[in-house]
Amino acid sequence: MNSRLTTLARTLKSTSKKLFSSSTQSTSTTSQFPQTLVGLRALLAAESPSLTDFADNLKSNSSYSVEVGTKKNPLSQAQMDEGGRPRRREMASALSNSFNVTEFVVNQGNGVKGLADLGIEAVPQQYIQPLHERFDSSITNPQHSTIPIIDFSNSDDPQVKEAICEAAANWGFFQIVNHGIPIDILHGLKASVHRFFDLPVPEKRKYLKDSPSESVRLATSFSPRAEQVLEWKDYLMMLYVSEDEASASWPPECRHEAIEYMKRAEIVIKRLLQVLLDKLNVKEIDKENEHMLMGAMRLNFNYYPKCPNPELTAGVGRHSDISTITVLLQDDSGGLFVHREGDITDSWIHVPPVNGALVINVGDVLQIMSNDLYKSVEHRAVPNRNTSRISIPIFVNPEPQALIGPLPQVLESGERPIYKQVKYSDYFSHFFSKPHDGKKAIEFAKLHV
Ligand SMILES: O=C(O)CCC(=O)C(=O)O
Ligand SMILES: [Fe+2]
Repeated sequence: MNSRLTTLARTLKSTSKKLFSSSTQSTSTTSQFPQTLVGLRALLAAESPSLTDFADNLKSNSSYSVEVGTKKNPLSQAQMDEGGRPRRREMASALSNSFNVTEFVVNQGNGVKGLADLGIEAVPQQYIQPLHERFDSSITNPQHSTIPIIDFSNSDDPQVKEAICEAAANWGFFQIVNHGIPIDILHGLKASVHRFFDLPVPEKRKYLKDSPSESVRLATSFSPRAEQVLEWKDYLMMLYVSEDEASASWPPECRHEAIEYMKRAEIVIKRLLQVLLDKLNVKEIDKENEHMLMGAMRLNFNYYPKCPNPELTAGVGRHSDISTITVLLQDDSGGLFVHREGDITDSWIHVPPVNGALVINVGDVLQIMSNDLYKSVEHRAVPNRNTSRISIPIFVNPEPQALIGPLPQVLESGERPIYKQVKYSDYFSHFFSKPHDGKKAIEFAKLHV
């Protein structure tokens, strides 16, 4: 039996166990579970008729007697092929109409990858964005404009420094090449992301809610409890406290590669912050500033499975990051778009994958500290129909207790502050308590005069 069938059979078995072990469920729950079984049975039927016997056995051995649960097959003749098996389209809709997607994806830890691995041909309704949130590919890259690409090899050169500050102020996004992190390290890291997500679900499940370490967590979408519509993304979040802590707690499939990368990236991050802060009259980054700028770094592995309806879904919805800066490594599939305000209309600019490059973007914290000189800009990720995509952001965040607000050096010329001082952990909690919504989060720190 191939591994996909094994996964299907396991899913069916665990769903069935839930269904048949409970005799006290409410009517609405009980009528949902048998349909789940029907959806899974439909998938199995196309894969292997013999496995459907297994499904039927489970049903007939139960004392379950709600009408929908005892139906032999809910599909009409027209929905079947010559062999009496459900057509692929009907399987997808059986799945999307009845399957308890949130339970399967979020609570059981199968992730959206688990859903995509079932071979669905249409996204379930939980992933369908309202019209105004769907990505309109007709408004991308007007005049073929693209974000700046900066050679970082000579970052002491005043012209390079100026180009960095200019990009952070005007675009909020740029790419750097020749940053000093060897390409082998980048390739090794990307391979380790696939190694992690390709693990069997029971292995990955260790890092769900009861993760052995507070600093490692596997999750899906953005903030599923706060969201009406789920995002087509799974992610592993790893807090970088120290090399020792990471060595003890990060998953063995990617630990070595991730730590090597973080050590090298830290050098690039410090240099970038020095350049950006110099322009704000902060000539030296002391210990206190370091806590405020980069006291808590988070490395995420984002995994976007291939998606049957990318035009209906969001990999990551419109948002700005709440970091100081973000350093992102993407694979070569493409799918990251940056918002660009135009004189007449706004547009979305694609960030093309450039071999060996790192994408840098300004987060809300740097916008606040610079009192709006630098801009955190909305961006979004669109999943791909034909291939999965990974991206690896480092969110360079202040430490949770840090107070963030416009820097004194920025205000010393008499400039009026646009933001108040807020505790970073409050800002963070506020951001995660709502679905992604463009640049709304920054309002939390705005002074309303
Ligand atoms: O995957 C990407 O390219 C962007 C991801 C992103 O914006 C994020 O994780 O905040
Ligand atoms: Fe982001």
